[in-house]
Amino acid sequence: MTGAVKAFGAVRAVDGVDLEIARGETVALLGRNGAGKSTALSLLLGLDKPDEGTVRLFGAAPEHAVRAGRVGAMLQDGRPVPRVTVGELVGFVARTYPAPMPVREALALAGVAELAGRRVDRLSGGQAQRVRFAVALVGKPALIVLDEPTAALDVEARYAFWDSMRSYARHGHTVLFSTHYLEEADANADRIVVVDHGRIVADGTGEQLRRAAGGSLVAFDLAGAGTDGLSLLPGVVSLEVRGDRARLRTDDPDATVIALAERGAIRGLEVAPASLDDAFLALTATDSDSTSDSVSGTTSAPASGTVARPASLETV
Ligand SMILES: Nc1ncnc2c1ncn2[C@@H]1O[C@H](COP(=O)(O)OP(=O)(O)OP(=O)(O)O)[C@@H](O)[C@H]1O
Repeated sequence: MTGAVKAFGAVRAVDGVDLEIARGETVALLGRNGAGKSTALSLLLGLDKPDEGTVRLFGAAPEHAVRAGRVGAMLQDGRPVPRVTVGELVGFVARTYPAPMPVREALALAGVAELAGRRVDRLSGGQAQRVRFAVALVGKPALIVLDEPTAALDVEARYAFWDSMRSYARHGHTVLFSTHYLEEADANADRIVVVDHGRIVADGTGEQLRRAAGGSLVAFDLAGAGTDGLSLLPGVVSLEVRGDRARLRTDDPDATVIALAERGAIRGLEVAPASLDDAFLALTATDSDSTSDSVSGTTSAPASGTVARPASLETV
């Protein structure tokens, strides 16, 4: 995607996205509700046209790749076709692709082999979701696009789903999935693209995102001392105060701790790597979040790296 923009009235659902995905990559599109993930996927699949910019799949217009059977997709909505069985539906889709896998294999991979004879309009939410996965897989497409694939799945089905997805990716296929779940993105993608307000705010591995958002957390008891100057200590990206405990996010924990020691402020000291949650919240901190920061006594300073906005730990 190059400079892709898609607006709905005043909402710029996709707001100038440049994104290139190489063959064989497994990429997570991570963002909160309404971040623009589904709209970006619709543009990519040619279901919607960008207002500005260009979208190309395998070097041509998306429709081209879709028609050639190079793409399989599992979207969030889509009403079940009435009266057909799971086996019939997946078999029908298989016949629209040039070199599909056997229907049995797709049903087994998606964990719905035992539902082959069941009508698709008589499935539970999680079962329907898994059938959609079988539909996406059966054509053995080079690219598979999954919009929040585990949304309706229970824990066991979720594990089974990611196992199947990873084995599909291992065969050299490209996988692009959207999710709200940081852990899923971290555990199953080579690369995480964080989307917020229609824009890409970070792009890298889980580890890179953690580092970009401020590598470590340093917490200590204030023991009645003030917080003046804490956010100016070396390495400090943001300061959060809860009760008598201060939490500093820092990209140089050694320097921060030495400076704290010089202030005599190391009671109950705790140093830990920032979690992916911290990184995500910092990367997607909104203006309204910053307002709540000042209400709750937190100050923040701009972070380095790929962080585009003042980062904050305080968004929950
Ligand atoms: N057809 C539409 N008409 C009007 N507004 C839309 C339409 N589709 C999406 N939007 C708006 O565009 C923004 C992005 O929506 P989108 O569905 O792409 O987000 P998302 O990241 O997929 O969200 P979620 O995680 O909740 O599925 C939202 O503000 C949404 O309300």
